[in-house]
Amino acid sequence: MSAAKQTHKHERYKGEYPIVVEGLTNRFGPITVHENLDLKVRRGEILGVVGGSGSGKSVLMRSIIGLQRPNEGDIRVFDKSIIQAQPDEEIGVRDRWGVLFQGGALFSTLTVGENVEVPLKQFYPEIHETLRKEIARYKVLLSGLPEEAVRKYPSELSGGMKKRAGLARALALDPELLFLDEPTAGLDPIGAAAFDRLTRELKETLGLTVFLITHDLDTLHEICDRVAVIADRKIIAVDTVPKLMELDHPWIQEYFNGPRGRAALTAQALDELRKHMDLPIAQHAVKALDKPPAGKDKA
Ligand SMILES: Nc1ncnc2c1ncn2[C@@H]1O[C@H](COP(=O)(O)OP(=O)(O)OP(=O)(O)O)[C@@H](O)[C@H]1O
Repeated sequence: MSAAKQTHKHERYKGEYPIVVEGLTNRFGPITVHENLDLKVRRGEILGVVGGSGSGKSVLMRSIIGLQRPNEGDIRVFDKSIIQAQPDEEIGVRDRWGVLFQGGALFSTLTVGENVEVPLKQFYPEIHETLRKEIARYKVLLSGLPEEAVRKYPSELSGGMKKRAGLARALALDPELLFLDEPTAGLDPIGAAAFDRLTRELKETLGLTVFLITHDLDTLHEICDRVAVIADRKIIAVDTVPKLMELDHPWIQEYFNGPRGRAALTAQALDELRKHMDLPIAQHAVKALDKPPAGKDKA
């Protein structure tokens, strides 16, 4: 490894916005998915990204990580333009993010440990095999999997374990940015809540900035610092959930204040109140709220 590359590895981004998207337009034939879309992601936040099905959440993520070349606009990650860089050009940012794609995208013929080794081999071919395996093992444990998962194949894992294995691979290179595309989709509520907690803990202990695409209202309420809403081919609002709920855009109202939104809010209120059960008022409120609401639309 060159000295320059080595120095770069230890320099973390200190600016305010590690991701800046300006005037982004993406078209597929006659369909315009994004038009003049702007977004700034703050360093150290978990930014939730929501929008209707087909509104362009995944295309936005793919644009930011350089997998989708937009028709117009600029995207800067760590102040470096992703658009102007050639796909295979070394611009020194591709090893500073980790991505958990929808469904995990693990290599089925490799064990979990070997999956985690893939990016290490790609970006640090000089690392000795013993150390590489040790780093992979550590990332698997960091993702909340048991030791024996290292030697298992993806087909031997439950849905939740696969997500964690995908997360371990996303963390392989000690990234500063973590992209998660629907991480809790397909998990039961307990598994989803555990994955949310893990995301929050990792963000805090590793100082990550997290770009999180989700439909999961519990995730939005529980762990997102801010939420960006895609509608009408743009980001129409970026704010905390309570502030978004005050906006009168029809999609936002339907999403956050509809039955599923209210159920998620009640669940969050209950979690908070249960931390204060020594207070009679909390006991009283929990009793009142802890009834299944009539006609609750189960998320
Ligand atoms: N490579 C492609 N070629 C043609 N159309 C595409 C391509 N990728 C995405 N699209 C279209 O762009 C639109 C946005 O897709 P995208 O996957 O970003 O939506 P999404 O908001 O992530 O949806 P979902 O919540 O259903 O996952 C869709 O209409 C999709 O069909």
